[in-house]
Amino acid sequence: MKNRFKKDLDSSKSNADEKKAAKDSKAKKEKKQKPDNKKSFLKDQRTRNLVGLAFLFISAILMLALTSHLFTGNADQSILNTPLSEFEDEREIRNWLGSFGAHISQKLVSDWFGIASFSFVILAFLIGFRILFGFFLLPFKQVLKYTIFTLLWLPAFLGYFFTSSDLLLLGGGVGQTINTWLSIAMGDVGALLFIIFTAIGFVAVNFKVSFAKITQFFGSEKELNESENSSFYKKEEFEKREQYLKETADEESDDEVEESQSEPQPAAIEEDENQEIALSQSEDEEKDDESDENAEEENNEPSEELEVDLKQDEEKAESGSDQKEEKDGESDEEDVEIEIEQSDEDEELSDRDVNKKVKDFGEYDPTLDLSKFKLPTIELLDDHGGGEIKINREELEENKNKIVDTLKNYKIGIDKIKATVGPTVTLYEIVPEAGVRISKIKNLEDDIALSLSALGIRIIAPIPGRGTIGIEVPNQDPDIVSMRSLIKSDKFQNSKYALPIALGKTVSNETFIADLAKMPHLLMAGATGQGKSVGLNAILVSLLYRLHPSQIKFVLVDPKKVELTLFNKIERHYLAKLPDTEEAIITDNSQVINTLNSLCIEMDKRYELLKDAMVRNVKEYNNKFINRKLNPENGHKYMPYIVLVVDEFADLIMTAGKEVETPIARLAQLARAVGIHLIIATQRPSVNVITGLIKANFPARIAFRVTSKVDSRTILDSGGADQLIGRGDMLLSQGSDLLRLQCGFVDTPEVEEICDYIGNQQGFPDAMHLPEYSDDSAGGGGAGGGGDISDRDALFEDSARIIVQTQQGSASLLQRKLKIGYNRAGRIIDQLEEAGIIGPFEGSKARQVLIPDEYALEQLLNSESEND
Ligand SMILES: Nc1ncnc2c1ncn2[C@@H]1O[C@H](COP(=O)(O)OP(=O)(O)OP(=O)(O)O)[C@@H](O)[C@H]1O
Repeated sequence: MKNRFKKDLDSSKSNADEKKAAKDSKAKKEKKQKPDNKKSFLKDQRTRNLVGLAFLFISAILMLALTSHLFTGNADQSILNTPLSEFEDEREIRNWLGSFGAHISQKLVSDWFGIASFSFVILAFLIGFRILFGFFLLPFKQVLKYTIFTLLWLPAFLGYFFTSSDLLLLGGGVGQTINTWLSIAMGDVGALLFIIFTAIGFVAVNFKVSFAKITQFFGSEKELNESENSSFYKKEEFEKREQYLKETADEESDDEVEESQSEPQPAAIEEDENQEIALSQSEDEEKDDESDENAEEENNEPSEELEVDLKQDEEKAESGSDQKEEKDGESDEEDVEIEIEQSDEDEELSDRDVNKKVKDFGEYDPTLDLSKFKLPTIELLDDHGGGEIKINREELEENKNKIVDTLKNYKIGIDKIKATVGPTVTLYEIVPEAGVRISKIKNLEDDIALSLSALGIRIIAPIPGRGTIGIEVPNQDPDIVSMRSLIKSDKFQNSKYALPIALGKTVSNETFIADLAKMPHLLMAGATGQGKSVGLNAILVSLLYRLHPSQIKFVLVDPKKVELTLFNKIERHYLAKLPDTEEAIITDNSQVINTLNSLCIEMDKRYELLKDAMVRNVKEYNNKFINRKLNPENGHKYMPYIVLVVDEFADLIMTAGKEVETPIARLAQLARAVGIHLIIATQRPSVNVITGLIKANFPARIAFRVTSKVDSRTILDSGGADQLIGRGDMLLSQGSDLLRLQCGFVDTPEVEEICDYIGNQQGFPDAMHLPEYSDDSAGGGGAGGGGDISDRDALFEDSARIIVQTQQGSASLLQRKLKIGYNRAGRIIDQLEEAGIIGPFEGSKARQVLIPDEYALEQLLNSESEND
């Protein structure tokens, strides 16, 4: 029974609790809405104007009334003090502001604060000014402090000295009262002392006066210290002013923050910090947010009308302002504003300037062997349609509306949208409303892309370093970025990079130039027909437009036999090849292995030279050589950069496997310092082509469009390349961040013309010769160095026995049995081949073992050691 009663009691209690909670939340909601209305009323510009003007008016009225009171106060007082019976008397009031002026100044001056009442004039003026113009003329807190002190102290001070009835009004009623109290409490002298000391105390506390310095001022070193003291006072003043300025700034920024928080359309970039704060807070208050979500949704009325604030670059150029600078316009609170940003066209030099630079080039470098060589002229490149970005407002509006609607469907409010128009895609940068979690948008990536129903949408949430969310939408009418515009750009022409490559234009239509020397190697991948070959040509053309034949050499590998053949014409100028080979462009896979190993030898040789010259890289080496600090008779020579370009790397890996991978990895690991750089392109970005070993050594990667997310991950370690639109649309990854670029377009006839232009000039007698590399088992000079017994691996003999015992010439067998890494096993295999124990590489088949049994092997090893 008791229990039942308790239960009833509990349930009624819980019901009561629920009701109370509901009531509370209702009250809260009402409360929440009320201040909002109040706030918006107070923030309304019209209200502010009205209130501000009212304060200025009060200030002016007071000023007149109080000033007048100083002259007319005593006369008016007698009239005011007589009972208000005779209305006629009112007319005789002499205050400039009549009865109102007389009454108010009588109260303020005579009855209360005396002439200290003028403080109210200043206060009212400062407040009015602040409301109208948005900032305080003087630091308000300080003024308030001084005003309060003045209102109390000045009447006391004046009241003490001016006691005649005529001048009584100077101290006012407050002055009289304070003086009466003080003289009762401590006598007249005590009152005076008190008044003086309160003044000194106030000054000492507020201005941090150093009494020690004041005594010095009156001391024996008076003259000496005079200058110091005066500077001290100046310094104090200076500090004070500085403090004022600081506080003013603080107050202003406080106000700005207040305003920016209440008004929903502040500048995106300036507000980033606030935005971030809001986001992080929203995460903390996750639960609250969720529970209040419905209420908020009601408040967040969807935008009805969206304003397009188109800011063309001409305007920016005229105003000379930074293109990224935000400009705010006043707009209604509910509007989501779209701001279109189109970056300035990169500055281009005139054709004549470009060609003059080219002409001057020959005389610039004293080491040039071909002093008459002229770099290709700009006319050889085509314009491909002008490269002017066309802004289609309708398209922008349409896309913006789609984005806003789509996000609205997922209850994501937007504060601001900014559109940056690029050559092929437009970046819509979104500032979500405070409290929206970025993860929410990120999770909706696919749904948003689907709703926008366009190919090539990429969502970047958040844009690194910006705190905004980017949605890249392809333009309906994309522009071709001509190689001509890139080469002509000031950025390219005046870049200080050792190996500048003009890759294309960014989403904000800026020319993007990279330094291959810093990359230091480049991996390019993309499905067929997406612009890989054009990309390779663009890189080669960039280098041809900047470097003299003595400064750079290309080693071109083209298994497809058609892509790079055009460059045959520049063989004697720019290409490097193995001695005794006919063609400089390598199309045969077995030649590739020799060339790669030859490059390894060249690398080792260059390291030797660097060591000799006591420098760390090719740049320092060449500088030293140019300054004649290195003697050519000791084998020193000017080192041109060597760029190895491999098209269709997948094909190479398929046929030659590890034999290609190992020297490539070795070059990639070590060759940067000696000026050898690799560019590797592949159609098939699968993991057995772009292996971990390759990937680890190619931090810079370019992905054209690929067919699957997996491929994109293989190249870039993240998705995105599958969402590109093709035709030169690419992502560049350098380390962690991804950059979307539109690759420069150079057509085959243009490349042909450039090659003709170069080829028709006087060249070197032959292509540059790479070190000789012999592949035959007689050994000597190989990359592995297996010819020399003392250079052999410690496990060489054990490996030979395993191979002969099992009659299998495979590196993986050695890896397993000897528990060694692939590289070491590969090296041992090379040494075994050179020692004549196993046969040459035969593609996918295991190598043939040339020694039939262990007995024959021991004989071979013994004879070798005897000969050594
Ligand atoms: N940057 C670009 N701007 C405009 N169009 C481009 C660009 N790059 C490529 N294209 C277009 O795409 C076509 C294919 O390009 P490209 O030959 O470079 O593809 P690919 O990836 O090398 O193909 P494959 O692997 O089959 O050789 C070009 O003929 C051209 O029309």
